[in-house]
Amino acid sequence: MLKKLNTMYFSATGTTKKVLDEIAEKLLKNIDILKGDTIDFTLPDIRKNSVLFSENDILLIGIPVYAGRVPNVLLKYLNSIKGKRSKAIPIVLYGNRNYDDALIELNDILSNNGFDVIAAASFIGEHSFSYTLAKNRPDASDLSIARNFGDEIYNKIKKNIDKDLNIKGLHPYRKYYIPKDEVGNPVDIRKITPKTNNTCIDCKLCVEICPMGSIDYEDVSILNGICIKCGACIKRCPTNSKYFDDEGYLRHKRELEYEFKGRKSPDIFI
Ligand SMILES: Cc1cc2nc3c(=O)[nH]c(=O)nc-3n(C[C@H](O)[C@H](O)[C@H](O)COP(=O)(O)O)c2cc1C
Repeated sequence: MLKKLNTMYFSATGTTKKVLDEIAEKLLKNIDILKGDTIDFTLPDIRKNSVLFSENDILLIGIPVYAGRVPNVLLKYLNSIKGKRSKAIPIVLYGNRNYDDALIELNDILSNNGFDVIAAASFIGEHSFSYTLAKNRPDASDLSIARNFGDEIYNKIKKNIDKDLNIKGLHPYRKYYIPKDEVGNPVDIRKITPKTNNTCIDCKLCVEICPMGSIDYEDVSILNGICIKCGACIKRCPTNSKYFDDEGYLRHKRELEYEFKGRKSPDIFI
């Protein structure tokens, strides 16, 4: 059947990439699946290029769940990825709260842009805000589920099975999830930005990895654009120099850690 497997992901703290790599590796063990392009669209420059796939392409695409939805900063780019009756497998990674309508939304974007969605899944990754919520996930058990999923996708393609997926999620989509304070009032964390402490060695890694390209090169404590709270500059800083000190944000983080302790499992739609 000779198909080309292309992988695309946005992954600020690496959990989405980890799951996609595992699924892709398993699919590529089959001799009739050839390796296509790998496009990591975490950095802003990559998102300036449009992408087009053909009938023999399979697109495995992954994004993190932000506020129960597809990250709104990615909507324009995701809608610029076009297929021509190409097969697609959307994957969302979430931090053990919920993926709400993110997977169905990603499914819809792909379906509206020329893709035939043949399978979909949600996986769990350590929460961007926390070191304890879904700590170290995806773990061995998640990755084993990812490999099995790779086998199931292959069988479905090979046998040309056409079946409704019934992906979890609502139409119309629910509103973006908003954190609440202790008395139930909404907390707007959009404007808060990371601080830099004096352990910073000015290595510029944060400048290079910020998905919004927002950190100032000359003075890395200055932000020139928006912060999406993705956790890249905080979790990947070699000297732990970046942090949030906003009380509303920290309270929300503690609340998530407390309320969503119970382990969630990946959902597979095939
Ligand atoms: C702004 C923002 C909003 C998030 N919203 C949710 C959410 O609604 N539900 C959830 O379970 N996790 C949520 N997360 C956590 C991420 O979905 C999760 O940590 C994901 O694994 C990160 O993927 P990455 O490591 O590929 O960047 C959010 C993270 C950020 C930065």
